[in-house]
Amino acid sequence: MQTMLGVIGGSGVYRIDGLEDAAWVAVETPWGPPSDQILTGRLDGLPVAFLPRHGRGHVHAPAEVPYRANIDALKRLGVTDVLSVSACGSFREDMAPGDFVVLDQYIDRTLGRAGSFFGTGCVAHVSLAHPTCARLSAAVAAAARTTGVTLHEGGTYLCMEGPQFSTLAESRLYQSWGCDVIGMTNLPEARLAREAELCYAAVAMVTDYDCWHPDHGAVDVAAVLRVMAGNAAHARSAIAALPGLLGPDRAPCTHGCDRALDHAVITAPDRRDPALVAKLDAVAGRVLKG
Ligand SMILES: CSC[C@H]1O[C@H](OP(=O)(O)O)[C@H](O)[C@@H]1O
Ligand SMILES: Nc1ncnc2[nH]cnc12
Repeated sequence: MQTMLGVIGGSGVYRIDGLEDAAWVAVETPWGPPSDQILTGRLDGLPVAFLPRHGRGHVHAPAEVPYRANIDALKRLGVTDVLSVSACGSFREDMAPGDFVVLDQYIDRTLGRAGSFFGTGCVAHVSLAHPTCARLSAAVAAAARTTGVTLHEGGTYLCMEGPQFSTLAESRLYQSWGCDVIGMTNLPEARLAREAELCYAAVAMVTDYDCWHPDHGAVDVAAVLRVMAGNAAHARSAIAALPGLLGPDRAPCTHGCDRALDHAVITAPDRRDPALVAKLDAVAGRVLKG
């Protein structure tokens, strides 16, 4: 199998540079249209697909990002490995604005987002104990290190509903829970990537101290975008370093992401809803076909 890298760019990251044969392509999915067209091309010889999470011009709010369509579209294009790039607030003094955090855990505080491809007529339960891919995360950390940024390997991301930022009481509560950073987008993606048997790694770029820090004002969009303007170049260099670290040949994932559905689907074959099974062609065709 060949490696194909998918990159989901968050706030402040609406394009990547240096793709050979670059073309924006429209992808249709059974879950509706993705956030935008997808920029395809090659980076260092490796096929790459880039999707701006909020769309170019930042048109989708975090709760309304079409997460299922986005993950389905990347899978449909042949993506094997997904790197998510996001802005985040920090709950830790030592995770300062400008730092990169390679995430490894999440806590969910979203409300009723579509967080699964499965449902009535085809029920599945994948493991989310380790929601990011350790193999891809190690490569991403190595790529980020080449840029010279301060890098933290491992971090827990509180995924809040938004779109308003947190109250001071919420910020202090999440800090007391041991969360490291906060954002509004990553967890639906991690859940869906696992269901779609895609490796998923996430770099959260610290833009602010949310609102808990006595020496810093409460976060606002201007502060996030100001820090991201400095960070985005580092993010692009890290992405550029990744193809060389991943290599073209995709061995089975040592973390098992590409086999996540092996023992997950519980609905008896003769009780499955053919319409839902048809929608799952790209995501779960490997285990549902035949
Ligand atoms: C622009 S500030 C809030 C916004 O930024 C983060 O976006 P992303 O995760 O896509 O980088 C945060 O999650 C909010 O959506
Ligand atoms: N403090 C914060 N809370 C939620 N999302 C963010 N994105 C960037 N900073 C954030």
